[in-house]
Amino acid sequence: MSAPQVVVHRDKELMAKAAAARLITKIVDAQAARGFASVVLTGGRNGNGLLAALAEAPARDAVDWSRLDLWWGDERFLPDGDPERNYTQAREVLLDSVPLDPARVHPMAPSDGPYGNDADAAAEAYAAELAAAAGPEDHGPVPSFDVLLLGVGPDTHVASLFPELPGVYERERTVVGVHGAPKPPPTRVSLTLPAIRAAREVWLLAAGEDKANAAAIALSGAGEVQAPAAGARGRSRTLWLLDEAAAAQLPRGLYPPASA
Ligand SMILES: O=C(O)[C@H](O)[C@@H](O)[C@H](O)[C@H](O)COP(=O)(O)O
Repeated sequence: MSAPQVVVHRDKELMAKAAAARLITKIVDAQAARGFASVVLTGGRNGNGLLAALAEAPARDAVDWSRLDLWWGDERFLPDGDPERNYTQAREVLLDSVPLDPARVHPMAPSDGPYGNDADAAAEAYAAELAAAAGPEDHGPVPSFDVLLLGVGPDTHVASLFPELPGVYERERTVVGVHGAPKPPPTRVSLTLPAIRAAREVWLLAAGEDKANAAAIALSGAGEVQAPAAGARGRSRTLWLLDEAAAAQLPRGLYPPASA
């Protein structure tokens, strides 16, 4: 597992644009090397901000959208088409305007889908879908995603893994149903930390002063049960992409300070 690296941008707009540019390059490189790329999307304003910046980036046409696998790190367990669903929001900001191959797009099931209102069954089905996509070269029942994106909550949650709730303790299953989440809606489906750690690169996005404490805690050696973001690591790279407000409380020495 890789140690976190921190990159600080002036504000959240610049952070989103720079992350979008970084992601385009990553996808293009992976497609050139292996023929396809795989990215795990996140919910939340920062993840959507990145997708919106990607939609506007002129270089987006360098991506072969038909050879991109898309997965989700978590989902708010709501009916299909609900405006609060992470899948709905990602479609609106980017996915509906690029020529993806529908067979490569893997949303988590909605609460009115094949598993009805059973988030645990939806989680199990998603775990099976991930396992079916994993090959012998992967490290277990999850594909080696090129980039897994995560927003960070003010309480240090990532995906739908909240401090001290059962999901963050999970060591075996790759996807779990989440009940009683403190961030609405209470019922969710989430990748677990072992699944997140199957990614080659994990990028955590946080902007705004309400994230400063979370970033400082997660980057100061906190345990993953109390601070799930601390346990989100990529196999070859862990990148924290912050704006200055979210970086305001980081311990000294974690990134080069701005020149005076
Ligand atoms: O479904 C969700 O809400 C998420 O995936 C969640 O983990 C989110 O990424 C963080 O809460 C950060 O959200 P913001 O970027 O909006 O602060």
